[in-house]
Amino acid sequence: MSESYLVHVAVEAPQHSALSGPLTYRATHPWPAGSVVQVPLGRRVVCGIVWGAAPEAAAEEGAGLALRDVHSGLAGLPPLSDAWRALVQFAAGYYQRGLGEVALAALPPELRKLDDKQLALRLRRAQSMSLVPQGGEPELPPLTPEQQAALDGVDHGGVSLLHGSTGSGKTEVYLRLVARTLAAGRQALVLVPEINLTPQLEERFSARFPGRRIVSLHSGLTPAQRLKHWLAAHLGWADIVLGTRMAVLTPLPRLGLVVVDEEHDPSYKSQEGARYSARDLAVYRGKLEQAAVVLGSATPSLESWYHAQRGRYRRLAMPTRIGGAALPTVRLIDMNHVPREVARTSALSPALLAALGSRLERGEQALVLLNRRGYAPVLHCPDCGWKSGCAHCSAWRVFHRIDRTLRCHHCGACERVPRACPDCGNLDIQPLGRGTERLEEQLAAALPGARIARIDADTTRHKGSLEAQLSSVHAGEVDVLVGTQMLAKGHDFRRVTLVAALNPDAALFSSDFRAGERLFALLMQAAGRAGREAAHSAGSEMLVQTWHPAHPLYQALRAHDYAAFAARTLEEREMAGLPPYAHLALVRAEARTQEAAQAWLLAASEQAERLPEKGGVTLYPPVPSAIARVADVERAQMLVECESRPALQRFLAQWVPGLHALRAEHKGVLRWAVDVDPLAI
Ligand SMILES: Nc1ncnc2c1ncn2[C@@H]1O[C@H](COP(=O)(O)OP(=O)(O)OP(=O)(O)O)[C@@H](O)[C@H]1O
Ligand SMILES: [Zn+2]
Repeated sequence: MSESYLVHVAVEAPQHSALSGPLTYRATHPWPAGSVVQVPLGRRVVCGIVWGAAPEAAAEEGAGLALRDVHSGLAGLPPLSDAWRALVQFAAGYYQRGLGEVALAALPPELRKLDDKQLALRLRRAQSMSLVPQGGEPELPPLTPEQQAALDGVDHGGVSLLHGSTGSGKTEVYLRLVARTLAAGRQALVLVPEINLTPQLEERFSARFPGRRIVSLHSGLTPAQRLKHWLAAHLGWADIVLGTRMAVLTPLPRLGLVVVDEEHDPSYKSQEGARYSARDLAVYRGKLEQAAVVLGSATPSLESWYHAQRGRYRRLAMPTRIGGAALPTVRLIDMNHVPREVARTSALSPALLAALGSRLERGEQALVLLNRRGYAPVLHCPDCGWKSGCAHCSAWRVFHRIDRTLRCHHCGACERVPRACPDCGNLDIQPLGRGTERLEEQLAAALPGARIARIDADTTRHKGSLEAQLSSVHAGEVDVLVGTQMLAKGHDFRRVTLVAALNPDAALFSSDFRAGERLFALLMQAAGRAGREAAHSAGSEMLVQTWHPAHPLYQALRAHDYAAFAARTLEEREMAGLPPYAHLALVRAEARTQEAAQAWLLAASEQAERLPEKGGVTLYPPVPSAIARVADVERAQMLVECESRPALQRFLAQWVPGLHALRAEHKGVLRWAVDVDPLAI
């Protein structure tokens, strides 16, 4: 009989099946930890990752239950490293998910389907991926003193918070850091919020690193590309990985640097499965692998800012724009002074129209931001009061004029616009409020002859369309660009001298405690798109139409004073006992009825009361979620709060496993999940 070994294997078992640790299998081959294998699970054969050798005792425990055999494995794939497994193990524990779920989700799906022969072919392809062509020596701009100081600061290792104004040249700092990392024979991981928003970035990296191999990892790749790029990273053949949040779990044997650009961006927090924060995992990963971590932003998250103030992160400041360009003058347009008639019929105040007109005359570009796509957020009947509600959600259906549809932005339901009011037959149903489509129309009417373009999720659905639209903006073929917040992020527009935000007030009064922080970041970033070219920066402006010009948030914006905003907001958070002074988890439940969802949460909180050690954790009563019903499913949530992060972690580790069993007693509950460090509540 051949020799046999016992191994622990992490297999994919969703959290809700309550299988969260690795399972024990017998193997005829001594699979090292980190090997990718196929194992039987129930009646299926599933992919798993060997987590380590299992002690002999595991066989005895399973006595009676015959241990099953590892089916096969990828002998040709170097095992996933100890550091990688430690990162995954941390993520699974911290975010309360199954180990196998997190581990397997981090692998490219194509990998699971391969046998050794197919793998060998894919490896050859990955190894022969082209390098950035050798051109002339890339031209390096001389660094500004601030850039140089930032670069030197990172040398001390650990985590650095690069707080650099919009247009201060953070990307150049990243490029130099990457160059040093490669020179030291190590790999660099550069994370960005949304890669398709920054096609320029890939070009800048390619131009800078001839002879190197750069791969991208994001959800826009084909499965085959994703596998190839992942293999190149894992085998150490790629020097630079540019990716979105999912790339934080890419195995990199020689990792030396992790950059998280726009570290405040909400898209770093996953909204499904293990709801991890890629930024927070990057920080943890840096420690595990002795890699420098750089978090960059003009508007850092208050968490990162707080850590920097307390000395946990090194703060590196670059307040000055490149070339001495000035930040735009922020002008608040008090909508209380706009005649009511004007405000009712147009989204554009006279002051804004005048500003747009004079930019046009000078041949400069303007950016007009409105965070609502479609033509109007709702249709209504002035006779009977009917409104275009969604039949499946607690939300309105948005009027899209282009194809005359009413679309729900939550469940996706779409119908033709009715000819007449469905309730009273009135033929004159009207749009209420405005979205980007209607704004585009109003701008065209108000600025005859202007070349107006709109960029939002509707105009960029097709692959390549965003790139095409952006390049026509860069080429100066557009005078006024209308769009949603996707325009505010990261773009290096050279000809824009005016940015306008139309109605940002709603966030000032949101029940979500982070709404103000998000709004401030968005407006600062938006302002950052104006006047980036020093030659035109002097007269550059940001206009904000508001009914609350005296609000401190707008006053801080006017002064470009992130630090003042942060200080005031942190003070409020401390008084209210909110992050970063407290730590939160949100338990969400979905059911056919709101009662069933809340009943389950209530039972869960009763279960918490019975735990021996609650460790200072507070559970709040269940409440309906902000949008209570989506696609005919009712959603409720319950907030869990604790002053200490470790105490919250200990509590969750005791409490959450028991909730799986509780679910079985509540048949009406469709889904539930714990969101640790939730972003929106
Ligand atoms: N040392 C330098 N000398 C000359 N030009 C530079 C230098 N550093 C950066 N630049 C240029 O300045 C511009 C702004 O830099 P960059 O896009 O890196 O800013 P940023 O800090 O990332 O801004 P944002 O936060 O708004 O995205 C770019 O066009 C870049 O090429
Ligand atoms: Zn809907």
